[in-house]
Amino acid sequence: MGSSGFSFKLDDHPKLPKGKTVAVVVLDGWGEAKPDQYNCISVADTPTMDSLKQGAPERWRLVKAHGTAVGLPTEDDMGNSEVGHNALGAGRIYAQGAKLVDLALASGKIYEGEGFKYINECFENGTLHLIGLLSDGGVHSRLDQLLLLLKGCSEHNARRIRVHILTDGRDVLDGSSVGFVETLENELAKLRERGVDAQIASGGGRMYVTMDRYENDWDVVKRGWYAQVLGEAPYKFRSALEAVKKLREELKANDQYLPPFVIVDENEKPVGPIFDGDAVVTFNFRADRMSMVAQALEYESFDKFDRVRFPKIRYAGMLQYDGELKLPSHYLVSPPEIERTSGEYLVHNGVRTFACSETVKFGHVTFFWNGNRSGYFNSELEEYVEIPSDSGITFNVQPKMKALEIAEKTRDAILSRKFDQVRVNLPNGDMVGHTGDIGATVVACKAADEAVKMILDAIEQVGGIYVVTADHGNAEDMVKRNKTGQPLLDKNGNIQILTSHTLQPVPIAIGGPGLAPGVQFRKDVPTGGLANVAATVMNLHGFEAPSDYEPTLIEVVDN
Ligand SMILES: O=C(O)[C@H](O)COP(=O)(O)O
Ligand SMILES: [Mn+2]
Ligand SMILES: [Mn+2]
Repeated sequence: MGSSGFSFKLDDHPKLPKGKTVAVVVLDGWGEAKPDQYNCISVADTPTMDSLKQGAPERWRLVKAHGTAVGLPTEDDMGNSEVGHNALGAGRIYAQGAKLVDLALASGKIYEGEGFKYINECFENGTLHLIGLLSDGGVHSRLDQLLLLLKGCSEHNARRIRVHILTDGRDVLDGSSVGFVETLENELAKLRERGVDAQIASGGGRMYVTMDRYENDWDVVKRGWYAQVLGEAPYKFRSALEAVKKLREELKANDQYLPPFVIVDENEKPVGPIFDGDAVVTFNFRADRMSMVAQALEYESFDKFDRVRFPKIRYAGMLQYDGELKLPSHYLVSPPEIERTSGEYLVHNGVRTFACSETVKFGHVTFFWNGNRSGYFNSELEEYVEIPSDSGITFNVQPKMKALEIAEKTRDAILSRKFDQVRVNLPNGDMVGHTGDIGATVVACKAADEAVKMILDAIEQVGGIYVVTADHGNAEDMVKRNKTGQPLLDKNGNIQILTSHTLQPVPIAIGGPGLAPGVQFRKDVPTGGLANVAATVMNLHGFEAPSDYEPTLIEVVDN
């Protein structure tokens, strides 16, 4: 016990035993919705997940995975992996980046913090560069926040501003980039009327330029570096609106994968490379897809690609993206202080933990799960295994992804009996759902279901317990709908494909031979959400959850 009297020691659960192997399986992007042809989960052959549903209401139920239940500003905010895994791992609901930035902008406190003061010193003689996702998706960034930030920076003496846009089409409809660029251009024009030299300087699609994650493909970040910092790109345009429209039309590129472009002046000179003395802000609040570019912008020594030129800039993130690495060291808004996560507690109580996914979701069950901290709490008791993802492809061409490999590694970890908890993320429903390819997403859902089966079979063999859940919806609805639930058509009469997540709840199922008789879902937490899962899992390990955690979903009834 520390001097504050705080201790990580958990009380024993009065009724549940210790020592059972608990598998915690997170199906990424697997929500619950009415069956129809655009619900890829219902279309797919998913016998394992279907059989779990038969356990309702005692052993299968739904939990909330969007909006305020996961710390997002409103009930119109769909869930996402960051907030979902944060809630699953931390057992409490934290106001998340989106909300914290809203508050800091509304109060003006963003301009009083250390991070802003640090970059503000460059405004006199240098250019302010803003790099980030141009979207109102609210997953990584929000356009209204960017517009407020632009206004605020100009009121705090930014004389020359360059915006480096990344187009979305993943958290929002494909093609929406055009409207977002128009909105941004209008605001920049207003700034110019007020004497601020403000323009868009470069751009590219988020999945091809800058926003890679978990080091899956550094070339993505490199392309961004060339366009944003060096002012070099395969495509040059006089305006961003023209760039986005032409690249979409002529190359048939979608918003997610637009190639990098730079905006040039009448002499073909790029309008906004980054030079010594400039200030740079990455305006995304979400961590995973900013961490790599943050390293490139911040680290003096860096060997992931040749930066050619490493300008002496002052760089701040919208948030600090990695609490363990303290990356970046300067930031405009403090991130949620997620502490005492369930992983940290369990390790302190001797629970040996195995976590696994493939690269594109690896940080979800480690970094996000542990409250945006990279690394182990205790390397003696924990083992995190990353299966390398394919890179340079869209996952509709490989919808099975590495589900089988993840399941095999997890099965082996369970059968080794070296671990008390095995925790996995199965990416298929989400990663393939984001491509908007309905046929491939059906294949993806089947593959995820097969992986679940393999893990549950291993749990059966060792007499363990399983918890199967998801972080938010995606594959269960692939079409944009009107208020009455009918698919919306575009002007050509085609359905509008929904590549994004949804507002749907997600299932949670418990079971396995090790589950003590009488364990069932309580009926008195009908509004339970992902944050209630941590206490539930702690109970299944034989511990009471800390008193400030969201209540457990289970009870033990005497038979
Ligand atoms: O980053 C992404 O791929 C999407 O914006 C959100 O998906 P995720 O929250 O499931 O990672
Ligand atoms: Mn997810
Ligand atoms: Mn997703």
